[in-house]
Amino acid sequence: MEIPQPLEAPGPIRPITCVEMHTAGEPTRIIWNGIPPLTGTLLEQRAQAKAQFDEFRRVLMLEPRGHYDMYGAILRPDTELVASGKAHMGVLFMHNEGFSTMCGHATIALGRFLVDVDEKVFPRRKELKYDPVSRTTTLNLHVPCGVVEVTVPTLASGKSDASRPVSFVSVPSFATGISFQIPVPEKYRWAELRGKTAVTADFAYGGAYYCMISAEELGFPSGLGEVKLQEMDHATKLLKEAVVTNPDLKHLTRDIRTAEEGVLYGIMITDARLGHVSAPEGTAAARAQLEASGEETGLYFFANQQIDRSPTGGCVAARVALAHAKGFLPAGEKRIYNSLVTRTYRGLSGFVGSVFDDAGTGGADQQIVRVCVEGYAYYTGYHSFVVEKEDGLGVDGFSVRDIAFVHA
Ligand SMILES: O=C(O)[C@H]1NCC[C@@H]1O
Repeated sequence: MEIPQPLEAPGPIRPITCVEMHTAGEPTRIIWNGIPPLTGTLLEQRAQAKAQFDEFRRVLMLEPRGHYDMYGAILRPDTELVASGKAHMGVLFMHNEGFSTMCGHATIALGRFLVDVDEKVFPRRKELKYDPVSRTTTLNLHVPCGVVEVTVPTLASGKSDASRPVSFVSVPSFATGISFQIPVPEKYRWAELRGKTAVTADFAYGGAYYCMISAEELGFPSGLGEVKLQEMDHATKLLKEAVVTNPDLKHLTRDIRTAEEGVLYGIMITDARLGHVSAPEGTAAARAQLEASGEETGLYFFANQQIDRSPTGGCVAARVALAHAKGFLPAGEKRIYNSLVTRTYRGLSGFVGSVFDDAGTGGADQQIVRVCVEGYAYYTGYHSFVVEKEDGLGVDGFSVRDIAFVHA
């Protein structure tokens, strides 16, 4: 893929060049040049980016160059696992609040992008193996939570094939709390709880920690068929507070293999009743439906109440591990996970999740699996961002939503 020359403008930053894609409606701004040098292991690079260059995240994610729900991936060609040959490329993920440990929708987009670019952007591009039987190319991506194996459908020309799904195999994924009672202290209660003092939710890891709660249990009996976005935003924000401020719930975001503490990435509202709707013939969604045994819909609020347009690939890994642990999804069976966008635009496919392999057990004999997640990503354009020296905003970005709250 040819990437045009960056826009020239003298100012406080070098031009930052990005390729833009969407995966099931969720944007990925792939930043491949112009970010200050980051050194050390991938996690050290992430810590440096957080501590020293957070304004670059704000410039690229927030207004006026981005928006509240923008998502970004910074390519990191030099990491310890790239050096040791375990991965071909590293990446850092970022959003409206900071840097995450895993992102499935961006992984799917990056799969296509990395197959399509040359060695100037992806130094190890030539090492990728093409399999002529499956007509796919595979690559290992070093993400903050580990290594994910990405399989990219590839045309005879060597470029990615947009008509077939990209898939990735997740890091080991597992449930940390099944049908768990979360007490909701008075100061965190939302109107739709209607006097309830606790809710039942599931917790699982798929490269990040997720809380899954049905729309009904959250207080919305009509489910995701009738989305009350503002009210659901408010309810999930308070539920997240109720979880993260409760020291007795720390085990729900603790690794069952290493006991390492993690953070709760977000709340997934689920609606298993909002299942199958026939997709138009010949579409990606219809092809996915031919192979899957069931379908459900979710709405994910993460980071600073950002809304995922995609079905959330990392959370699909967590949801498959959870469904498997509950005995609902046997190995080999595929399930379609929709977002509101894939549910609405029937030409778009949801993500297809299935157990890929058994990765052992942890803690009190809890099952650990790796999950295969399939989805489609498409190019939307490219950007070359500059900051002019006269610009009063400087090297920063804002969210009008946060300004409005400050002045409220
Ligand atoms: O697909 C995913 O995993 C994600 N999409 C945005 C938020 C999550 O990182």
